[in-house]
Amino acid sequence: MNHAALPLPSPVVIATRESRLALWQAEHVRERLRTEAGAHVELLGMTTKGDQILDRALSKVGGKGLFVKELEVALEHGAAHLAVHSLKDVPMELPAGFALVAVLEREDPRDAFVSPRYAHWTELPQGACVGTSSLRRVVQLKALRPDLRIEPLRGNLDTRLKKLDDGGYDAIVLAAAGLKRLGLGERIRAVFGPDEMIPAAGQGALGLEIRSEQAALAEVLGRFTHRATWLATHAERAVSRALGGSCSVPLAAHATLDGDVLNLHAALGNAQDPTQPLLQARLSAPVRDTADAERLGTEAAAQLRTLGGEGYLACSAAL
Ligand SMILES: NCc1[nH]cc(CCC(=O)O)c1CC(=O)O
Repeated sequence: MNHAALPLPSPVVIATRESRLALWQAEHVRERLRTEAGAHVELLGMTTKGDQILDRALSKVGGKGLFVKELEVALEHGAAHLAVHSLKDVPMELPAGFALVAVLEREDPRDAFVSPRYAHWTELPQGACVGTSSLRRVVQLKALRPDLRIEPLRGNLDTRLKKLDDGGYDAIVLAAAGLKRLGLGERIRAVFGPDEMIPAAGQGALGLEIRSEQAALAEVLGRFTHRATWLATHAERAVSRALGGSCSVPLAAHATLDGDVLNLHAALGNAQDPTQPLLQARLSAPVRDTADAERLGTEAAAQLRTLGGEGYLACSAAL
């Protein structure tokens, strides 16, 4: 039965990337729409530029938005009604006419250490090779273990794990959320603590994007929002937005809601020189709504700038 005041499209078409993780996420939303809104849902699988360009770091080819653009085109043309994204990959500013209408409950937001041979990053031998293409992970790994050799690693989760298993790296760093969703949690040897590697804004959360005029869909999907995750991720994304957030800035932002109080931890590294100290800001404030959460994020960004982030950002822009 459909509980919405306005009729939903039938079928509701979800545009999704075709990686196993993207399909898992789209299926998850399909199931919720089916059981909680009585909707008939179909998936439209698509390949994005982000999936095709595997030989270069995303920071060098236009950023994470490459994972969402094709899906937005499908929404624009009416080929699909809804796009399910890893919130981490969603640009801070959506194009006019698009809206982020829901953020679902976050999976484990932490980064995971994955290695066939070593149980923990402290056990890696001097100069060991660790795979990651994320500037955020590079600067934080360098802070933990300046001796490590960090090599680029792109591709979907299965591709990255295969490159590790083929012996290309001693260890790799992946989001725990993706591994857990795909039932690969046993590959996690250790998780990085909140002060060892601060997660990316939105890591572990799913964001649902639609065309703004789809009122019935906005109403139904809005009910899937997990309030604590919504507030936390809006604070995190505000940090990124205020710093001109893109892949070319090694930026971490993680927030948790404790009762009414949002605790936010943000860090900015220097992309040009990963040996420069990480700048960090920690802020807490009671929050009631999205605007409160975003204000906290904007304030954290201002603190990072004052701490010297202006110079770090100038370096990144020259990359
Ligand atoms: N940038 C790719 C990406 N986007 C979302 C996830 C993991 C799942 C999530 O954060 O929700 C990953 C893989 C990774 O970082 O290891």
